[in-house]
Amino acid sequence: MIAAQPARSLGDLAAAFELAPAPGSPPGWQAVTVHGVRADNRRVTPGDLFAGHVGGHVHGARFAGAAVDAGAVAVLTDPAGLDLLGGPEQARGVPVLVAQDVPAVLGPLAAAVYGRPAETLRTFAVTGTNGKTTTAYMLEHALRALGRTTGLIGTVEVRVAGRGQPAALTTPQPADLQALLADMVGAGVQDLAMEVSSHALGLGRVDPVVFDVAGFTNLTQDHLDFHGTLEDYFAAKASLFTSARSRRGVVLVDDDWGRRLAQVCERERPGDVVTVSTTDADADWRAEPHDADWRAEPHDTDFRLVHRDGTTLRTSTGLPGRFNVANAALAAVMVLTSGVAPGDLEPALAAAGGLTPTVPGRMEELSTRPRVVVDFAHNPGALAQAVEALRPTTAGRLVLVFGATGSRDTAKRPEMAQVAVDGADRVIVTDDDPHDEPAEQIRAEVLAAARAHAPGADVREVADRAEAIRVAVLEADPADTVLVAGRGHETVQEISGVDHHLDDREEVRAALALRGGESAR
Ligand SMILES: CC(=O)N[C@H]1[C@@H](OP(=O)(O)OP(=O)(O)OC[C@H]2O[C@@H](n3ccc(=O)[nH]c3=O)[C@H](O)[C@@H]2O)O[C@H](CO)[C@@H](O)[C@@H]1O[C@H](C)C(=O)N[C@@H](C)C(=O)N[C@H](CCC(=O)O)C(=O)O
Ligand SMILES: Nc1ncnc2c1ncn2[C@@H]1O[C@H](COP(=O)(O)OP(=O)(O)OP(=O)(O)O)[C@@H](O)[C@H]1O
Repeated sequence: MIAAQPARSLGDLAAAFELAPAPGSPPGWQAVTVHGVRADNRRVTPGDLFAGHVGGHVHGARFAGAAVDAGAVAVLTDPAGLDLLGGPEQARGVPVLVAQDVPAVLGPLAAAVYGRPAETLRTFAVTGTNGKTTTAYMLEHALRALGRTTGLIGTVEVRVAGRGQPAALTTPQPADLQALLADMVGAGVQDLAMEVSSHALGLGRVDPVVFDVAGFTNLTQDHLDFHGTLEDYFAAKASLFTSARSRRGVVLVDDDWGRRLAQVCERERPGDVVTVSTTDADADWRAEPHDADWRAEPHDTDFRLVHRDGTTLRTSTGLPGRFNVANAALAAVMVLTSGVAPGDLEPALAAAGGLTPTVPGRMEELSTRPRVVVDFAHNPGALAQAVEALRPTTAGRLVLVFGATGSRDTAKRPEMAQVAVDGADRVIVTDDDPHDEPAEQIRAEVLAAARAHAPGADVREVADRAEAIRVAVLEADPADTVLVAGRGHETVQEISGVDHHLDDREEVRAALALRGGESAR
């Protein structure tokens, strides 16, 4: 880890964040300096402050001893954590500081320790139910095309100046985020494109970062197990567009929630937020097909962005579906909103082949005859878009392999089932990540909803996902499209707490090999 600024003394931190030393802290504790902050003992390196706070499963203070063994030089906890520690010996004699609400103080404290790294980066944040990952990749692609050194944070991976590693969460925990941003600054990153999930916004994970440009994709039903209602879910997303969290905003107003967000922003901070749309002629920026109409081609949609004042930028995306034009338009307008001139962005994108980054597991085409596509669609909105994107360019049947996740947001199951039978010619219902719920129960719910909605539909159950993929690929005619939806880039299927290796793309390739590998990409 490369710190962007010198380490901070505990005395300074205690004064700045109103932290009280626990009874029994060693004399001279104020002079102890910390080089980093971690809230997970497994991520502690020597010189860190370990923050042990309450969690959904366990109190982090239980891991204070292990954190000190790993090199932590101080512990931050709350009164409940202090009780758990019982005495200074549990913290192996290092200073213990107490805050009433550790999660509330963690981001700002970590930012201070790492030298407020976000302030030396140009920062772009994307939120919305669907399209965050794709838009963040498009942003990174555009920024690189402009010659910038970039960082990327999201569901699939974290990339620091081109070096990637798998991500644990879509949006990292507060201390991990600040450490990562400091790492990026140390590696010469200039621009950051990151996904900000609604969980992260609800839990204040990105605070105190004020993003230079925030972008909104769309909102459809998801994560209601966490947010309770769509209103609360919307409120969490909308908080990214307050001045506490972003300087400028770009809102895609193709759906009602986007239009509502734009209205709120216009009322609360007029002039700071611009709108973009592929459908609404009144948006500040309109994405229009380059030809008379949107072409239903499998590859490369040319489009132009036209501002109300007539300014025009022509570009393209090779990712299929109108929704990817929307993602590309959002990414391009976010870059323009950061201060890049259209006359600079247009040639840079043209030289980079348009807004066509490789996005792992997002509409990823693995063969052409039959066309087999792996996509991450795992909620009704995304599934509808993915099916709709492939339909016009499928000469034969559209075959859909999908399942629903267990243990969370069960209300989306019947909706996904309806989308499936409405949009596909053949549906194979299989397992997704059952988590702690019996897999057969999840499949039964999906199947019942599908059959109730469309009694005559071609709907089948194949429990094992690898087998379902094999069946779909082997039965497909060359003119068919097989869409394997729900897991995208994921390589681990969790069943009752046990992780099993399962990569849809590997299974598709294995099935294609059984066909003789024709047209595999
Ligand atoms: C709701 C939520 O955000 N949960 C996260 C939270 O879990 P938790 O509160 O249950 O933590 P806990 O296990 O009780 O542990 C308490 C504390 O002890 C620490 N600990 C725990 C165990 C240990 O051995 N050592 C240790 O130090 C933990 O780091 C934590 O600070 O802290 C954990 C450690 O960082 C995270 O792994 C966990 O994310 C879980 C896996 C999760 O599923 N999160 C999802 C809901 C999430 O955040 N998803 C969004 C994207 C959603 C989407 O758009 O699809 C995301 O941004 O990723
Ligand atoms: N703008 C969009 N509108 C609707 N659906 C989309 C859009 N962009 C992508 N999708 C669909 O949503 C799926 C997830 O896309 P992506 O990974 O880019 O979004 P995400 O917001 O990062 O999702 P998640 O938070 O679940 O990781 C894609 O596989 C695609 O099916």
